Amino acid sequence: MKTYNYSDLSTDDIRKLVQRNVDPANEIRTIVEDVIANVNKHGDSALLNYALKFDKVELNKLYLVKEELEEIASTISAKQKAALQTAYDNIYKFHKAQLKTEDKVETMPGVTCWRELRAIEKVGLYIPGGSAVLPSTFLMLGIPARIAGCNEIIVCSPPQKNGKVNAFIAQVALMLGIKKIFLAGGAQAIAAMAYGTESINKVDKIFGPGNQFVTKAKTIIQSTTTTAIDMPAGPSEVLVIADDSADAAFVAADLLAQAEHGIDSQAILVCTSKGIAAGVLAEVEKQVPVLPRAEIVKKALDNSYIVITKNLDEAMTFSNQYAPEHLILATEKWQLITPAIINAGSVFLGNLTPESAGDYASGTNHTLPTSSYSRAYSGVSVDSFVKKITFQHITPEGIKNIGPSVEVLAELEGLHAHKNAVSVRLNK
Ligand SMILES: NC(=O)c1ccc[n+]([C@@H]2O[C@H](COP(=O)([O-])OP(=O)(O)OC[C@H]3O[C@@H](n4cnc5c(N)ncnc54)[C@H](O)[C@@H]3O)[C@@H](O)[C@H]2O)c1
Ligand SMILES: N[C@H](CO)Cc1c[nH]c[nH+]1
Ligand SMILES: [Zn+2]
Repeated sequence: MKTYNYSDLSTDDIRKLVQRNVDPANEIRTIVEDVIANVNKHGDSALLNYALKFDKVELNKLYLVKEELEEIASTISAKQKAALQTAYDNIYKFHKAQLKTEDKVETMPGVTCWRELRAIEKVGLYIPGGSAVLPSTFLMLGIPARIAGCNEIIVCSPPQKNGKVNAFIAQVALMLGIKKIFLAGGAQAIAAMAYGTESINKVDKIFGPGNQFVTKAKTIIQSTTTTAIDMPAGPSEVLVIADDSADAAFVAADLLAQAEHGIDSQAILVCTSKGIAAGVLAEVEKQVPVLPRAEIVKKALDNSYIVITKNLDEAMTFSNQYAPEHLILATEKWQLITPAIINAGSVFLGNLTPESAGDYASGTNHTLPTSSYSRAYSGVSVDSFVKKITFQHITPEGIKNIGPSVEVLAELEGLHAHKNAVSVRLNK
């Protein structure tokens, strides 16, 4: 991991350092546009061809139904089931609390405005399954979709080598009451949910993280179809701010946890002395070789770096410039710097709060904005699955109070039909 001194960095250096997942020659875009066009034109047969091409699986059908999911899930142990249940319960509790009814507001006597929630009717969930199969992501998307009350939930996940999904994905489907899983991954799954195919219904909004192909497909279909997306949630990343009170072994473990996701993941250490950096690097050297996914981790670390800052305030300035998906404050002084956080997807406070807890079971959602999108996007929540529709009601007293102002405003915009819609009521 390369090391930089924050005070030596120019504005342009910082701009380049915080930039990620650039696709300068538009290679990913070109591949993804081709996939999207093919799925739009050839539907299910394109999905079967891409399963063979990208997932190396010859499928004889595109989905698994409840009975098949039950059989696949039957192999998992009681201990594994119990851990999935703990995650389910905590995620459910945290997300259920997000459903709140808002008060009605009387803006002037007789004029009342309010908002009501309505679930998005048809949603598509993408559950990644390339480098690692992520049943935890299925919980993170399925639970808020169920709490919101979405009518139709389409689920796509890449087929495994045996042409099925893994047992934990099947178990989560049963826990969520989902009766069908489509065996489609990558950009082709996103295109299928955006356009619809013979067997997959078009959805109103697509949710879920994925690799660069998935993320690019989501951003393209968002601007070319009427299907919305949750956010760009691409390759995982973490930024750890550490001072002398941090434990080097914990910090190294947290960096490696996100590096493990894929070769394009990024793990950034921002620390207040060279000594802390040296301690963490020594721990990284010690911990990497014993990891089963050491080769992936090493490649991700090549893509990662360390920034040394004067103090925690400067560290937070860099973190806000980077806008991480996950921010870990590995310092006993976390309470002092928390108010200065401006950009982050999810934050882990103090030395005993591992990011992995949020990935699996603390209750917060792990589907989060990457690539600096935490400047403008929040992670997935129940809000992501609902619309907030505004309502207003005006009484006879209310139309007298608000009418004259609306008439003047309509007139100053030169919109006389607007003015008249009020005048006819006032003059009745
Ligand atoms: N931001 C978040 O909230 C969040 C959460 C969980 C996971 N993630 C990230 O999700 C990603 C999951 O990626 P993954 O690859 O493991 O699984 P994935 O399911 O996103 O992608 C696998 C699919 O990619 C397609 N693909 C692979 N190579 C291709 C190629 N050369 N051309 C076209 N398509 C190709 C295949 O169709 C395959 O089915 C990781 O980067 C992980 O860090 C992010
Ligand atoms: N860290 C990922 C989000 O970037 C989520 C995840 C799933 N499983 C393990 N981790
Ligand atoms: Zn993770």
